[in-house]
Amino acid sequence: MITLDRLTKRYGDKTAVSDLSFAIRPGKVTGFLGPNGAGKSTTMRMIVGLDAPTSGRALVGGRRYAELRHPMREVGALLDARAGHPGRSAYQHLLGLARSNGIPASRVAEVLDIVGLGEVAKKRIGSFSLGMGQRLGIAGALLGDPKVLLFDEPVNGLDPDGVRWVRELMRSLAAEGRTVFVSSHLMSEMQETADHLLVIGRGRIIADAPIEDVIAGSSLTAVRVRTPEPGLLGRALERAGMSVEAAGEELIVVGGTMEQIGDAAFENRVRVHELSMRKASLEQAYMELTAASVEYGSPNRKA
Ligand SMILES: Nc1ncnc2c1ncn2[C@@H]1O[C@H](COP(=O)(O)OP(=O)(O)OP(=O)(O)O)[C@@H](O)[C@H]1O
Repeated sequence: MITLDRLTKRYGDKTAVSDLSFAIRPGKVTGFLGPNGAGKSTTMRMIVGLDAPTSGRALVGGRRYAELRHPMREVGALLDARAGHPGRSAYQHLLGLARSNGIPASRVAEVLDIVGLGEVAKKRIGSFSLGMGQRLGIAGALLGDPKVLLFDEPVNGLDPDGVRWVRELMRSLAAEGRTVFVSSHLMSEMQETADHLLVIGRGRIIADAPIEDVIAGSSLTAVRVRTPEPGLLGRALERAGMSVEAAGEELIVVGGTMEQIGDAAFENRVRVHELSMRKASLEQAYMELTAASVEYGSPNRKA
């Protein structure tokens, strides 16, 4: 479990992270989303003690990173895929990390196999592709077999096979009961991987909710109804506080569940020929949520 308690980071007069309080729970993949410059990397760096908070606290298993007796055995992180010395082999790099953290050398070969770098263990890191670098970074995070894992943009530079592999790895780490906290700009990937979402903008929390709730909250999530009596049903739904768009025999209804709409049809003796969900994508829900907090936005960006 990761707990942030009023965590704040300022660089001069720039506030990168502002008064963040939340808990990231075990057994789930928690996606960390936000526009460029929102403060995601800064937050993750503070969790693993690479940056000191200006005020507030970031705790792993109830303790500050600096207070952890065996940090790598409690929290693993992939923050910068280009972190190793380019002249060292993947094996030497991980062995160095293992030795300085009291982790048995036998674990190095294990994690190299988990990430699929067993065959290139003796190659220089400098010769690695971006994707291989990501896999090596993930191996480093897994080295201490920690209960808490942080990944900043783990699929960056990976091919589709690698992206799928990362997704399956995250899911299996969470299924083992670990806390998995992962940032990404790839919404379609997040939709497949995360159970819970934390969305920040300009250093502040915009959403902290199960992914299903974030999608359900989008104005583009609606119920589609087909009925030979659209006028009658449409008026009944509007009286119940829902918003209704009608086109011929079709109604698109926002603000009501399928159950409520089905019941309203029954009460008004209206025949219904179709009742189906039209779910927003995570990307659509995300764009709406963050529309007001994009710092470096594209011209004419629409929610
Ligand atoms: N060392 C630093 N000195 C000054 N400002 C910094 C420093 N590190 C980060 N910032 C600023 O803090 C803000 C948050 O940056 P951060 O890298 O945490 O955002 P992010 O959400 O990870 O962005 P991205 O999605 O682009 O990686 C940005 O405005 C950034 O310019």
